[in-house]
Amino acid sequence: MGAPTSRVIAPAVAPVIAIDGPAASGKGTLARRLAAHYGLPWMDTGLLYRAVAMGVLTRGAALDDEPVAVAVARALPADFADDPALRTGEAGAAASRVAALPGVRAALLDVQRAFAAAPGGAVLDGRDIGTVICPEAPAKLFVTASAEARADRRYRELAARDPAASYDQILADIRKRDADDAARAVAPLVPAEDAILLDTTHLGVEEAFAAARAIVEQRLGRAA
Ligand SMILES: Nc1ncnc2c1ncn2[C@@H]1O[C@H](COP(=O)(O)OP(=O)(O)O)[C@@H](O)[C@H]1O
Ligand SMILES: Nc1ccn([C@@H]2O[C@H](COP(=O)(O)OP(=O)(O)O)[C@@H](O)[C@H]2O)c(=O)n1
Repeated sequence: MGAPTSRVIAPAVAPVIAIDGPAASGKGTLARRLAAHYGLPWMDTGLLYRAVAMGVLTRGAALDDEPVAVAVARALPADFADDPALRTGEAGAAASRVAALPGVRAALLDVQRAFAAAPGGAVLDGRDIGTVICPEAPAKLFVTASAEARADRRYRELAARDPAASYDQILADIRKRDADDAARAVAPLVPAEDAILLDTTHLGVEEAFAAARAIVEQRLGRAA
């Protein structure tokens, strides 16, 4: 037997790692790092909603046009995540609008559940992974940070590509999106009862990753 190239999680339960939290809290960064560390596939579910929103806008429809949004959600191309336009602040705000439509959430359910059902386990990050998509996931993290810390992180990220990026605008957008995501009737942003809260306000990326690993290993068993 060769040496393993990634850590193996004790396979008592399917090692699904569910990561939820508000905008720019560091969910994706942790999800990507955890997936690489444990050799699991990762799905950034926010990209699904971003792709639906951009598809609706491309068709010239309104973001609350549910029949169009559902049709787009059902026909996402396999390479939908490759579009760099999905990573903009506008796409995030637009995603939050289509994400409030129950038909869109229903249309995106199967692709997320199928991903989570990979026999070796999976990492998914979003808003409703621990509550709706994978309520049985053995490891659930709810990643938070202050709105100011999150705006500062997103500002640094966006300013590298867009010199016109404004911290104040990003902070306002983040606050609005948090409020809208938490207040919506369907799959609101709320920690699952059995999620462990990880506040990264005062943690760097490496510290947050170490804390997340400790939570996962407590829930799933020590990494080999
Ligand atoms: N603990 C942290 N400390 C500082 N910056 C971070 C931390 N975690 C993530 N970041 C940075 O903040 C930005 C948003 O992180 P990301 O993982 O994309 O958040 P989310 O997926 O929750 O929107 C990225 O530029 C990322 O590199
Ligand atoms: N599982 C998910 C993921 C995203 N979303 C929605 O999609 C928007 C964009 O999500 P995202 O995860 O890409 O956003 P960031 O946290 O990266 O800014 C969110 O504001 C939510 O409204 C959702 O409703 N459910």
